Amino acid sequence: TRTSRPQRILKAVQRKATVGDPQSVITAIDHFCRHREWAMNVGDEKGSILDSVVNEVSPVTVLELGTYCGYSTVRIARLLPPGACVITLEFNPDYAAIARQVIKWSGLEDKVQLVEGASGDWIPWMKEHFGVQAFDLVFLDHWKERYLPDTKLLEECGLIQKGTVLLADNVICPGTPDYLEYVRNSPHYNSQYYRSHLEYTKAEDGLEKSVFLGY
Ligand SMILES: Cn1ncc2cc([C@H](O)c3cccc(CNC(=O)c4cc(-c5ccc(F)cc5)cc(O)c4O)c3)ccc21
Ligand SMILES: [Mg+2]
Repeated sequence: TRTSRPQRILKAVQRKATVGDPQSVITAIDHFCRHREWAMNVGDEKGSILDSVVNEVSPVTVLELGTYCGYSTVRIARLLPPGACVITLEFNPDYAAIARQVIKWSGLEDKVQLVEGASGDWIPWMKEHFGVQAFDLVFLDHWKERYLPDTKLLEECGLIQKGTVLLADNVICPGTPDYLEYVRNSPHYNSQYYRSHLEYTKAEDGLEKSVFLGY
């Protein structure tokens, strides 16, 4: 097909959503992905759990690993107070280009820093380049085999401190067994599973919330 799926998602946003209205952007993407074409956004059901965790943590600095089309970026950014921001890492330039336009359409560009690059390359530079001390919330939604190595890298770089919350998507489907085993068995994390469904389907999936307890 001529256009890519992310391009068709952006078109659905531009046709159905109101500029400056993040909720209409979220609704437009969910409607398109439920009724036209499935896509790997966190979706409305798991998205509501994401919302409740963001509201509970009321983070000042958020790290999102895996932007894709910016759906969860918009979900997170719309709940942030002035002065708070989400840094989101996307290595795929085509996804990044679409996400920038989705985020702009929602009017949240001032709360979002989209960085084009791979998590493993950028995490060591977060302190120096963005002046981040530590993240209050990390949303993991990139390659599932990168969840564990990137969590360890965040720890090594001192970007996770007492109280930092890790929220991981897809811990059942596609699944992140090594990550789950680590956060559930580590004495340094208090972990909790939020049972839900794979976006726009009846298949089981869920989010794992892990609070760092300090060393
Ligand atoms: C290193 N680095 N740093 C930044 C960064 C960013 C990316 C990209 O954003 C990217 C590209 C491709 C895949 C992903 C991971 N997402 C998934 O694979 C996924 C799958 C499914 C699913 C479930 C059932 C199916 F049947 C098919 C797909 C449901 C979901 O919610 C997903 O998140 C993320 C990649 C590596 C990156
Ligand atoms: Mg996901």
